Amino acid sequence: MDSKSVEDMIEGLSGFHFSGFHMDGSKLNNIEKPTTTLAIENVHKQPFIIGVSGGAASGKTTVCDMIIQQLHDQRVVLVNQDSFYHELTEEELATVHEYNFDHPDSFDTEKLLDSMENLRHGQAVDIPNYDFKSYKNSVFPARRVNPSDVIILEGILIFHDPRVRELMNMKIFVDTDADVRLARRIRRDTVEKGRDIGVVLDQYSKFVKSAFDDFILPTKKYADIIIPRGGDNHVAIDLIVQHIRTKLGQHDLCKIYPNLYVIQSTFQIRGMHTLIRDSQTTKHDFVFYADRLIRLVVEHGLGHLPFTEKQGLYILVWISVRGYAVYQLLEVVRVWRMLCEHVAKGSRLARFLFIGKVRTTVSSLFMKNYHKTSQKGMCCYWILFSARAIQLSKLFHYLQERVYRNPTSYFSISYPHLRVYMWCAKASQE
Ligand SMILES: Nc1ncnc2c1ncn2[C@@H]1O[C@H](COP(=O)(O)OP(=O)(O)O)[C@@H](O)[C@H]1O
Ligand SMILES: O=c1ccn([C@@H]2O[C@H](COP(=O)(O)O)[C@@H](O)[C@H]2O)c(=O)[nH]1
Repeated sequence: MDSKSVEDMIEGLSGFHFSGFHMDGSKLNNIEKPTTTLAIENVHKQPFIIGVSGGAASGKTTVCDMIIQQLHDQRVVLVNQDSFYHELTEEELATVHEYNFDHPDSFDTEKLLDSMENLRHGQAVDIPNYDFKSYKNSVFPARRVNPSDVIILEGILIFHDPRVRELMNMKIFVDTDADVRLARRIRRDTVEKGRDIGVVLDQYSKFVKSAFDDFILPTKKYADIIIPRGGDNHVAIDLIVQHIRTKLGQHDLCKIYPNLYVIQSTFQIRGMHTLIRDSQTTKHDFVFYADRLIRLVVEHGLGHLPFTEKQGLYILVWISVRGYAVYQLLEVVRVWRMLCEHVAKGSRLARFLFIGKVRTTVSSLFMKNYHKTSQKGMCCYWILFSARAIQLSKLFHYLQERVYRNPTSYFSISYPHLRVYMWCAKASQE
């Protein structure tokens, strides 16, 4: 349905003038409507890039492995910042114990950026294989990394350079206590890397500890998610994986249709989808859950209608109605139409500005003492009027007397530019 027909429909129902409900028809008509196959061919799939940072031996690699394991049905690649250590010169090699491997300058960030940009644009890259024993990245052959749906970039300082941060869709910081990190580091460096414990402790006190305080910890503020206890935190990892899956699901469609908004999938939504697909579901439950799903779509859509900010005094009339989605809309239009005809009639500026539906949770917050909005089929709408258009006493009188026969209550809140009148009333249909 185009913008014109929406306006026509409501104008037809009301016979009144709309000032707020204006969709720009020309804009809508100009929106490209790509044919699906063509669009899919032309759209370059941008990978979902996740950054995983945290102190050395905090459990970054462990967390990445767990995410990759759970995303086994997706194409995921792991890129380690370690691979981009500068190769040590002969001079540096001679005094390797004085080399600070925890300073941002020890990494070839330009090369890392270059590789990430290529991957982002769908090109395979060769990632160096840094050797911790020889301190060189030319001993082992480079690793070929193909473009993927998800790229995980892991390392102690990957949040340090803003250009690298900007590449990321999600930033995770693994937060593990310093003593745990040190204990793990000692075990790893002595057992796996064959280093002397004295050298490990010396490196820790000389460089690792201060670099963590000076360079790594300050980047924690950039993280979207902070995971305490690293790989032991299964709840955090499950939530991260769930979020990545949601984002991956939205990726393709949103790129094909730039004006497409995908409602976030929740347990509740998935549950309702399951119920309406189940052949055992009763007719009554099918209608009930289908209706709830339709409402969520309508509600979400209303939130995306274009609007213009206005200064002035406004009145928000809050109405709760019961019945199926289409009935509710008709009922609200009926109330609004009556208000326009009987209350605002004769006013030069009689203007209905906007109409919207309120989330049941929000409604019940406002109305918990007045009305049980959680009742089956019950939901709330609001109508915004310009205050100049309406005589308040007339409005209340009319609401009380005519619109609903048995109003339960109302109350008002005043803001400088907005006067809110919450109206709770039972509408008829069962
Ligand atoms: N939750 C954990 N419990 C016990 N040991 C762990 C845990 N997470 C990691 N480790 C161990 O600690 C060391 C460092 O972990 P790793 O994930 O490689 O950290 P990072 O990538 O941050 O250096 C490894 O030897 C690993 O096996
Ligand atoms: O040649 C090297 C290069 C690096 N290190 C240390 O490694 C950690 C970072 O690696 P994680 O896997 O994130 O723990 C860093 O603290 C460096 O000091 C090294 O010892 N030798």
